[in-house]
Amino acid sequence: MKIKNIIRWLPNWLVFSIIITTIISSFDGVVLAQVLSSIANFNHNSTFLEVMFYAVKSFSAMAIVYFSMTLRKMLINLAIKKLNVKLKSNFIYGQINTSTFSSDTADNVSKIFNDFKLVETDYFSLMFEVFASLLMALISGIYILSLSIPIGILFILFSLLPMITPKIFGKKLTATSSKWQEDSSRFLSKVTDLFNGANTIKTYLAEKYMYNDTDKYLNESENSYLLMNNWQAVTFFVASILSVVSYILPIGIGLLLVIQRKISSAALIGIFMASDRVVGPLGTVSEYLSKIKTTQEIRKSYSEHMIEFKAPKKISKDIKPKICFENVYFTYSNGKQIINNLNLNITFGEKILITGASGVGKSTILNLIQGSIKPSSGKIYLREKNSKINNILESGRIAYIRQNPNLFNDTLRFNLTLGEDFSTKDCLFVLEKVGLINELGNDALNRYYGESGKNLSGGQRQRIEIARALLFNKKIILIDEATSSLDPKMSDKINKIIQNLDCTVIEVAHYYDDIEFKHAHFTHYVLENKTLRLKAL
Ligand SMILES: Nc1ncnc2c1ncn2[C@@H]1O[C@H](COP(=O)(O)OP(=O)(O)OP(=O)(O)O)[C@@H](O)[C@H]1O
Repeated sequence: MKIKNIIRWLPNWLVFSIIITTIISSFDGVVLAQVLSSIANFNHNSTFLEVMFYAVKSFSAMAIVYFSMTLRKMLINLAIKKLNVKLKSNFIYGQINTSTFSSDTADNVSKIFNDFKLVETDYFSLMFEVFASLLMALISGIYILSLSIPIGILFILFSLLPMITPKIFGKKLTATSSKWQEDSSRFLSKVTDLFNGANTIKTYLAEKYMYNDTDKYLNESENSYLLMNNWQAVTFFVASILSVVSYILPIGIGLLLVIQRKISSAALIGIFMASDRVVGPLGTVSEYLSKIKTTQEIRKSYSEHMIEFKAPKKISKDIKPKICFENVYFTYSNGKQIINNLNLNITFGEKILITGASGVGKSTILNLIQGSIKPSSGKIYLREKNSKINNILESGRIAYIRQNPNLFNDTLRFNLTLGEDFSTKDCLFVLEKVGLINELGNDALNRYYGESGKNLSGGQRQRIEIARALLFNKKIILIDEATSSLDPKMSDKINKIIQNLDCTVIEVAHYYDDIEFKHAHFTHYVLENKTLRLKAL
């Protein structure tokens, strides 16, 4: 997430308006300095008209600056709103497209609300402020130097003086504050211990020793607090003195030049007023840049998870994809190796059963085919006539039926169609195919079955998933133990439906009936020793 990307997300008119209002707002210091320094130009010879003109001119200039500051703030609010919407929607879309189903939903949701707030306050907002501060320093600097180069430089240099205070006292302040934190947490743990052990203390009449000890910790903690506050007071005193020196000295030198008529008193006041609008904003820029840096990790991790929403392309009905594994190796980041050099072609229409011991990696193979995880090396792709599809996940060719399918809190029709335009006849046809019309009735389509389909049985939810895959005419269906919670009769029925589908089916099963799968013309592979071995049925 870089500045150029952020600007790309905003409409041109908004970026342009923010730049213009920021430029006008940056005249804040200059206008105020001009208004106050002009007072020195008045004397007993001045006329009523001149005073009126001064008042109207000053008011108008200040009003324009303040109006532009307000407008700028509102434009930035609008920009932040647009950036938030873009950032969060891209993140949500990216998560849906790239995460595996094992990803932690609660963690992702909390990211949207917490981490993104940090990106908003410590990145988006501060980027605008950095730009404004730099402009203000530049404009005020030019103004000061235009009044008098030597006095201007003198003021700018002297206003750096208070900045040395943190350099002198920084280490001392950090040390005293961490000593206080240490002592107070020791005291806190002592008190917690004391309260937890109240009964033991009373039983053994051990109050005296216990209280003495607690008192000791309390005093230590309060002494550290006192020391820290005193050092802060000393720092404040030194900073204040340096700050007085930083303007009294240049004013003194300036007054000498006024006496020698080398500079007017109005110009001196103007320089004095505007000088803090040069160094102050530069200090702010360095402070903000270090804050912005703290969001670097979050922004980097989100950039990896962000995908801009694009409407998917319609898939032609008569494609016949072939799945190709080419020298595929896969090892999880914790070192667990699942596949060691797999070469396999699955032609369109094949029905495959994969079995193997628990934890051997059957689901991992399905996830690799789906594209939700990528091989550590080698390639998995689809081949269709002369074209090769490397990004299987986004190709829309695959349906994945899981053991615990999730249903949306909407009608059965929505859960089948996911908002696509399918006819009632088509919906009822697929429901009939998976035996749900008998169980749920003809009017089931417009009914709600609760959050995640909680008012349906596990087997019914699985069959809705299968019906959806049929409705969408998916070319490859991955099934992960999906028929495991069906009774043998229903499981047999589903397998027969699957067998006659005009698509490739790859099913992973723990418990399987050899005869049933044989009848359904499945090719049986066993996953063991990190490879898929053909098993004769
Ligand atoms: N994200 C992950 N990170 C690290 N290891 C993982 C991850 N997901 C799965 N594993 C490990 O990889 C191995 C294979 O898991 P997988 O779920 O593919 O096995 P399986 O054969 O489908 O198991 P089962 O039959 O019990 O469902 C297991 O040892 C599992 O602990």
